Amino acid sequence: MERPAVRCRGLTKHYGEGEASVPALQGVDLDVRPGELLMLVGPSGCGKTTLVSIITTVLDQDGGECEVLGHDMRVMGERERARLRNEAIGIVFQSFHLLPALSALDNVAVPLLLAHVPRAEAETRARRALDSVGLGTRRDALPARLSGGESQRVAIARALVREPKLLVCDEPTSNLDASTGHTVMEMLRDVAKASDRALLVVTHDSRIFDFADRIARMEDGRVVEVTDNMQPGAAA
Ligand SMILES: Nc1ncnc2c1ncn2[C@@H]1O[C@H](COP(=O)(O)OP(=O)(O)OP(=O)(O)O)[C@@H](O)[C@H]1O
Repeated sequence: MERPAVRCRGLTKHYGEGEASVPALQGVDLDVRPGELLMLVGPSGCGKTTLVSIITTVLDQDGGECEVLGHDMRVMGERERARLRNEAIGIVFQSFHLLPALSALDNVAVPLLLAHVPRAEAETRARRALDSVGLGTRRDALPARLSGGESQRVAIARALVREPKLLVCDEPTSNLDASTGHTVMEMLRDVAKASDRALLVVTHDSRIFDFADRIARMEDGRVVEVTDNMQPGAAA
């Protein structure tokens, strides 16, 4: 079987020291496979953000194993982790995080410009990414002129512009109405299927559960259940 994009075994993390110590992850086992859309669900405080922060190389683990795209986090230095994060992991946030003074096209081009891709090439690739999320005609619009759904699609194009092998989305639909959320999830699902890209979506939004290939449910710092959706996207 193909190597998982993300492989966690017995992963642990606590915050604070001594009596003030809070156990956030208490032995997480989880695989995210290439080409699948895996949703991570669970009550507030169960450890979803902590887990995703370790997987996206933002936070250090305490113990256990976390392998991302074949890289063992325990043996990577800060510089290597930053490179992995920038080159191979795309991140989409609930609140879009677009730069208000830049057009949709320039927002999408930013990760390439930061990576010293020449401007002409960056614009060509940004245009292609915007086209792929159906926003080719909105490329000159400033974020203030975009709807919530359009803003999230720009944010997704920005996360995809470097063609990451792993895309992590934190509550991507919770600021969107049901039908816009559906459009965004359809797009995300297509993105996973069209490549061997792995998608990890953290969500509380039960309206979108049908888009998952598998759903991992966390409780008290552990993944307690993983369900296979027999008919992914059946509600689409
Ligand atoms: N910086 C921090 N310092 C101390 N405790 C923290 C910190 N961040 C998270 N925690 C605690 O760690 C546990 C897991 O939190 P985490 O944010 O990972 O959960 P979550 O499932 O993402 O919650 P939510 O759905 O509300 O975002 C909680 O008990 C939380 O209070």
